Amino acid sequence: MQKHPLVKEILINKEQINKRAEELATTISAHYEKESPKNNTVIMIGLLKGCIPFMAKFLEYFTYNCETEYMVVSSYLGGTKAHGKPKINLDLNMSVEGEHILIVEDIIDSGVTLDYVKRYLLFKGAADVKIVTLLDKPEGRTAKLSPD
Ligand SMILES: O=P(O)(O)OC[C@H]1O[C@H](OP(=O)(O)OP(=O)(O)O)[C@H](O)[C@@H]1O
Repeated sequence: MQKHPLVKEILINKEQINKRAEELATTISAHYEKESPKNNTVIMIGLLKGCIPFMAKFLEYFTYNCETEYMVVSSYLGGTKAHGKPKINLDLNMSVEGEHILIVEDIIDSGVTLDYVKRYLLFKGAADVKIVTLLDKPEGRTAKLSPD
């Protein structure tokens, strides 16, 4: 496969990512079969823009009934260092009251973005907020947050 000129080395290949997406989607679908969320539906929220490739793959294998929604939350403004409090640039267009929510992320580093979004959704009345991420960098963590 041809590499983008800015990519020095591929650390995790496409097959590994696909396999992990399938494992996670299978395990999490089974979890919701036991949980019985409101209206038997999970509200899956992707955090744009980074979630897209992983979420597309994850959805291929996710078998539980779900509605997909998206939020845009910026912390990095195109750089690699967070600039303080995350900012919601695109909010949900629905009530999350009593809903079971699954946030889909590409990576958790400091955990600040997810901690903020999770607290926001709980404040808005979500019954349950879980997080799935493709990549986790616990060594970068400053917020008290772990993916589920
Ligand atoms: O755990 P944290 O240190 O908060 O970092 C994780 C966040 O940073 C990235 O998003 P970014 O703000 O770069 O936006 P993007 O999804 O548009 O790339 C990533 O997609 C997460 O949302």
